[in-house]
Amino acid sequence: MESNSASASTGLPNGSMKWGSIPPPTDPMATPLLTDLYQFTMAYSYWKAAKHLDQSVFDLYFRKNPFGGEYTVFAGLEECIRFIANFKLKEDEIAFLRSAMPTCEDGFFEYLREIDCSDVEVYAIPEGSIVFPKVPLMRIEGPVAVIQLLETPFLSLVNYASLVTTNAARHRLVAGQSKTLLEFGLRRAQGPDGGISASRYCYMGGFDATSNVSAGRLFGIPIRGTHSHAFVSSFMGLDEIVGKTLQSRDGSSQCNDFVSLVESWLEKIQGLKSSIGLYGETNKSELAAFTSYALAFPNNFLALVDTYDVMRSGVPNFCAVALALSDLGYRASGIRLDSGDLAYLSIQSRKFFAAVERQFGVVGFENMTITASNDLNEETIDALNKQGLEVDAFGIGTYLVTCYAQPALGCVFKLVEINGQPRIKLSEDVTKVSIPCKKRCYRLYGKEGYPLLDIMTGENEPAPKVRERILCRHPFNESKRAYVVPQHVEELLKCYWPGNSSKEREELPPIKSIRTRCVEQLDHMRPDHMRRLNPTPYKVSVSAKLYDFIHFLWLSEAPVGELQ
Ligand SMILES: Nc1ncnc2c1ncn2[C@@H]1O[C@H](COP(=O)(O)OP(=O)(O)OP(=O)(O)O)[C@@H](O)[C@H]1O
Ligand SMILES: O=P(O)(O)OC[C@H]1O[C@H](OP(=O)(O)OP(=O)(O)O)[C@H](O)[C@@H]1O
Ligand SMILES: O=C(O)c1cccnc1
Ligand SMILES: [Mg+2]
Repeated sequence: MESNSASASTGLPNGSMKWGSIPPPTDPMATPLLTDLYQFTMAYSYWKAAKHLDQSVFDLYFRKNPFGGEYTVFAGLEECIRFIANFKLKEDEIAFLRSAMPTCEDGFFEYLREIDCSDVEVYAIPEGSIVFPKVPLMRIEGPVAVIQLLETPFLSLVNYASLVTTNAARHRLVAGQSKTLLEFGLRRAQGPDGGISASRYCYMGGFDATSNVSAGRLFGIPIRGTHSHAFVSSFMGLDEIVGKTLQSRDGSSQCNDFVSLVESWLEKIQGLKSSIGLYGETNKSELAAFTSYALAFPNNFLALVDTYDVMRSGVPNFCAVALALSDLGYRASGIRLDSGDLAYLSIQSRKFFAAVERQFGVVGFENMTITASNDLNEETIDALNKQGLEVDAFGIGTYLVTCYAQPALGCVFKLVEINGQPRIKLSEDVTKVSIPCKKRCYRLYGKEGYPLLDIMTGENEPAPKVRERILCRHPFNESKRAYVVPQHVEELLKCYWPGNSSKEREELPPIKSIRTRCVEQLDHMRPDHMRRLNPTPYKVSVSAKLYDFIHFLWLSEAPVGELQ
């Protein structure tokens, strides 16, 4: 057994082992104390029994796909690696534990002072991959007392991350590739950390941008935004606007009274009544707000048009300002709709833009970007799409980031082997029986290029081979089995943390590459696994040898009942 005193053996500070420095977790609250008390009580008990260095293998996996779907996206790996790379209890943390566990012997706290994760090895499926129930997302090996201390932090770093990434991916699939998806959830997320994680992982799951400035800075995610109703209603009239001058886009001329230019365009638009519907006066305070915003952001003018009345006021006011900008060489960005029938209003708005383009010859005016928001979720987006809406971008908050349709992913962390001995957790509920042994996991691809199934084998079994028939068995249901002749075999678990072993370590890729992996994998799944209604389950199997072993161990561990 290797020594358990970590950086003592490397002589380097934590996180700076031989493969270079790995930054600490994004959330400074993710420290070794961010765990459940029982991890420390178990660690003490292992230590008392001189069992703490027993070599253990744990699997981190989930049992059921979320949101009624048949797939999940794995996220949170980088944060787990950052966590273990920097795992070291500080003196004040040890002092707290000493006060919280007053009956524990001093030697235990000396032991805690020494530990880090240099004797730990972590194998994982790459972040952003599509994953399935029962297959380990991560396999964690090392001294049992240390590994148990990782259980709760790892689950906390993976569960929500994977859930919200999956939710984002589902929203992307229902919206379609052509729509821009904006995450607007910070104000509704479960606190600051929930909001930051949501922005990061929604981007990973296929969103295009976030309104969250801090997430933009931390992760390099594009940030985007419009403006709120408060901005519109804060204006009382056009006479509030003091600075009225606006340079043309190319700097060759200057308009000294942009407000009058806007008003003259509004009059012209009102002359169009007959072709694009009847309306009286538009709301002048709204016009003032739009004009003011355009003066501030002539290159990026976007207006929230539903504060008073979308078709009678918001859209014509927007068009007047956009046309005035166009006179000076600027191209307005578009509108946001945040209430009412989003399909109907988007279609009407598009018609209005088309009429303006036709009437005034402003090329491209019809294609103005229309963003919709307001309590959107998979169902509403699906319904809207079926109605043939004219929306280019969706801004989505509450339902996305709170994972309203399913608030938790049940990832678990189970012991599968100790000191080379396979272990099993039995349950009345067969879906909760763990799959023992240190395993290897493979994805087998078929003739059409789609993944056919995932298969788990014992660690020392030969890997499935391309064009060689292999029997794949349901882990618990004897009658469910199939031969597969794979055209391509992908080993899923890769080494992301070799500890002090000499194994190669996988690089942690940048967020953009993780996002690309996710989007591409979603795109390459068989469509019937991905559909929203009654999707076909993706098969997760075990080798014939592992099947036999699971059932042998099950029988040897389950007590035989006696009836009288
Ligand atoms: N054409 C449509 N088809 C299906 N759902 C829609 C359609 N248009 C809007 N929705 C959804 O219907 C719901 C309307 O919600 P609600 O009645 O609270 O909003 P509202 O009255 O339009 O706006 P607010 O109360 O914010 O002024 C939202 O979830 C929205 O996304
Ligand atoms: O609707 P969501 O998916 O959560 O998206 C975020 C919402 O946040 C803003 O609303 P705001 O906070 O102004 O509240 P309101 O729309 O409920 O009035 C925005 O106008 C969106 O409607
Ligand atoms: O920029 C926006 O339009 C925005 C941002 C957060 C929430 N709702 C809207
Ligand atoms: Mg709203």
